[in-house]
Amino acid sequence: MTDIAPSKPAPNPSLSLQGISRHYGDVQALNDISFDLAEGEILCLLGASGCGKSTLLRLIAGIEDPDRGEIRLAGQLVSDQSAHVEPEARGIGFMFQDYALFPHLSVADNVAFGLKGWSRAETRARVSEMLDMAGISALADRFPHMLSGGESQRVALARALAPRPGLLLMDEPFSNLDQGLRATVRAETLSLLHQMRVGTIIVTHDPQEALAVADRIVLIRDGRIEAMGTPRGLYNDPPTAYTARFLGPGTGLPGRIQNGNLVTPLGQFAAPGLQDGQSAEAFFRPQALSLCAADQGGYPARVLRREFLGAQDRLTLALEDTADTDCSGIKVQLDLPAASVDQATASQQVDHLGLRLDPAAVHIFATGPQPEAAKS
Ligand SMILES: Nc1ncnc2c1ncn2[C@@H]1O[C@H](COP(=O)(O)OP(=O)(O)OP(=O)(O)O)[C@@H](O)[C@H]1O
Repeated sequence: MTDIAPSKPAPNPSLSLQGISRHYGDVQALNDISFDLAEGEILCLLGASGCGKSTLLRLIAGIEDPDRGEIRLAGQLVSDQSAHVEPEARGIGFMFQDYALFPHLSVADNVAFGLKGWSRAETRARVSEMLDMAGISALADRFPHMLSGGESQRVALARALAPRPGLLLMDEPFSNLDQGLRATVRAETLSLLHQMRVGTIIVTHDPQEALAVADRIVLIRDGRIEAMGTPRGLYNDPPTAYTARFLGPGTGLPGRIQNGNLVTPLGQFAAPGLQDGQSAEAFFRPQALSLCAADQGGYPARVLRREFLGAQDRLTLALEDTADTDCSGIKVQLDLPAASVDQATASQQVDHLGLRLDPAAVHIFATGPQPEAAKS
């Protein structure tokens, strides 16, 4: 792709959702969704299958209307109980999971398709500019069946961006690409989106993808917003246990609050805001643990499984019971840089390793109801 500045600045692409709800029969697909999209921001709508992501895209696009709530584009009300602006009048670009290229049109004609009302000269210039920006000028005369998956994705992106939409909606845009191609196409797509400063909502169920591409993530769970924040913020400081687990691997150690601390087999951790007697868990990622020899004071553990992940080894360990702690069934995961895996830890038979947990990387989540005394 070449770096050519767009000839005209994109219009303000901001989107505002206020209290959006939608049901189908007994299914509450979306419940009270509110967030804004800043100009040029790339936001990932992330969530498990069936959580309501596609429904929200359809409502924003205007293919369906919400039961309650308001949708504004660049400050203009486009959807509420009394207003409905038609999809084609919303100035939104849509990129489908399967790209939906028109098979009987050439690449150039596919890209030109949305340029309704443009003169022939303007259309020709814009198509040429978009093909160039997407790095597909050489494919202009080909038809969709003559394109690879990565090329089809670029054509679909160029077609969606050609009319200078105020907002771009992308439904699982990288899921049809094989693993090798995905990272490259993703990087090229982001570069083009940043260059054009078009606000974009990307739907994905893949946390790694959301962490890699988003300026901000909105995590949806059963039709509600579970969490919203930057990738680093949500990963490093997850507001809920569900968020922590959805975004990456980790272990939750159960315990109970005593004197303001959560007491677990791997130590005590300050638990501000939780009442004594409350059951809670200490959640941590594999990288929060480190290994030491069993006689160096770490918590005793046994290696159960080792997976080679390329840059690191992931060990699964079982905590051992000690004189005063019953750890039956508690397993933890630990990542070691491959280069540091020595003979001892590489052997799956090794018993009696010591585990240390970085207290700064521990997140405390309540796991049960508040104790009775705390409610009154
Ligand atoms: N037209 C419809 N009629 C009935 N139920 C629907 C309809 N569209 C969506 N639903 C239901 O609404 C809920 C949300 O569906 P939606 O397709 O928005 O989820 P999603 O997060 O996009 O899932 P996926 O990642 O699998 O595409 C689901 O329970 C789904 O079965």
